Amino acid sequence: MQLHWHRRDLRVADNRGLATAAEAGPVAPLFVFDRDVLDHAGAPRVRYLLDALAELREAYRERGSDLLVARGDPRTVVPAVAAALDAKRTVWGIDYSGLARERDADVRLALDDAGVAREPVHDAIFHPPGSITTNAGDTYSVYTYFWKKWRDRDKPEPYSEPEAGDLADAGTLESAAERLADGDAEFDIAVGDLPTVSDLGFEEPTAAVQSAGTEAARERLSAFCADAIYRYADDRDYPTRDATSRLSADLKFGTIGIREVYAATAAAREGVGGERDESVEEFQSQLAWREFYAHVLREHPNVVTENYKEYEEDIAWRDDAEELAAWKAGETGYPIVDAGMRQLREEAHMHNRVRMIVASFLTKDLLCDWRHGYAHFREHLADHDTANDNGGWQWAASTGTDAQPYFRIFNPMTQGERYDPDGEYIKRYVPELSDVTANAIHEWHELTDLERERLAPDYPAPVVDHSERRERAISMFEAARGDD
Ligand SMILES: Cc1cc2nc3c(=O)[nH]c(=O)nc-3n(C[C@H](O)[C@H](O)[C@H](O)COP(=O)(O)OP(=O)(O)OC[C@H]3O[C@@H](n4cnc5c(N)ncnc54)[C@H](O)[C@@H]3O)c2cc1C
Repeated sequence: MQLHWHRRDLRVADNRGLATAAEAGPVAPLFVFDRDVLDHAGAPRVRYLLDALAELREAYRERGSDLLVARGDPRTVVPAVAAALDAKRTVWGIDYSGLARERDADVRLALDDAGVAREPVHDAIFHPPGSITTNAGDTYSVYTYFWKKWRDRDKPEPYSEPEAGDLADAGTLESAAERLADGDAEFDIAVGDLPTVSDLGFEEPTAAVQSAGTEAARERLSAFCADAIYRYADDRDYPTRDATSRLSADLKFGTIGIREVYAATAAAREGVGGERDESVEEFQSQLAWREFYAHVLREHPNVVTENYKEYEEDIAWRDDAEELAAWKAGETGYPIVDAGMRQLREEAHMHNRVRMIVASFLTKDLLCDWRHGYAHFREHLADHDTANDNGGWQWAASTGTDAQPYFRIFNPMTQGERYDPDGEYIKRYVPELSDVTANAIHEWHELTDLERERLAPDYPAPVVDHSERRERAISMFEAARGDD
């Protein structure tokens, strides 16, 4: 018997860990609700997770097996389940965050003590940390060089799905769970028994979280590869053009494998040339960003709480509580910022260009520490991923790898005008502005109070003056750099 511990690989297809375990099968699949992980989660992610697990359980049931579901500390659960099943080996896909690595190191020791072999495998990304480095062997801090190496490396094909004969039958799992439950195990375990959102201590999210699981991810992938992938390079920055894949939560939870995604993009590239070919490559380069940030996080786990980039002095963030609250509520009086923050609240998602705008606004206009923004995104995004979220925030805050230079500050009004010229995205999420012309929306900061009151009495005036804050932001960074 082999034990496969599912973590961020909630699928049976193109799952390297599962395929590795199946080579010596039969495989018993396990998922553990770990309180330490849940303590860092938000309701939208819990919703997505439970839906993805329900689909995973179904995939096993269709194959005559099931999913073992435990609630407890994996350091105790994993060795105990391995022992109850008399498993010879436990396999899992590696997670690169510091928290997961500490936990996994303990699990490895506990399995060693129990005499169970273990095999962590690189599954979530193509090229694991340490495999793409500078010529001196260091982790890249500049993306372009990383990308060129990433692009030119061979990409393995998807792994095949386990069949019924590769899996432990449901009865075997049932007896192991009963033995554990009858003993004095310090955790709960049952076959296929998934908790509800409230069982896990969360309220049902108010956001409409997108459908979870492999089937939904595959639908998104095939729809994207049939059309939008060919206009991705031109349209990806425009939030109303529906030109991105929406695969981020699927990739975060691993309901679809990276090899399967890449193979679909490679197929879309076949036989096309020119701009269509370049557009597909532009999309592939976003997949490489994801791996770039995984490398950064693996090498520098402290970026979760610390600036990647060192400044001479601490950055004197302003951190005004009222302004932060206005940003979170989508009530800053900067329409594109407010639309983004409300999209987040309503859909547990935000378009990438708008993420960049709201993150720049928080750090450079409100002069708030990026950690406040990161914490808010972590709670509200369905796709929150430590490496990508942190990478995005530190990029916007000019504290990260390959970050936006501190003096290049987005103007939220011109960003809105350029990427949402008709105000369509803004009006979708800020109904107070639905009767206001696009011109007036993009000039909201220049209107008089009287004009604003007449056009949209329920929408706020700008909380800060962008030009004044821009100067303050530059001075704040220059002081941190120790410039005269
Ligand atoms: C402040 C900020 C916070 C962010 N937080 C997250 C996060 O928590 N989780 C997350 O997955 N992405 C995050 N991103 C990156 C990006 O915004 C999202 O990946 C993207 O909007 C997801 O939509 P999509 O799947 O349609 O993207 P697509 O454009 O279709 O991209 C395909 C995939 O590539 C990856 N990707 C795309 N852009 C980036 C990027 N800049 N960095 C790393 N990977 C990328 C994602 O896995 C994405 O699903 C953040 C960006 C910023 C500026």
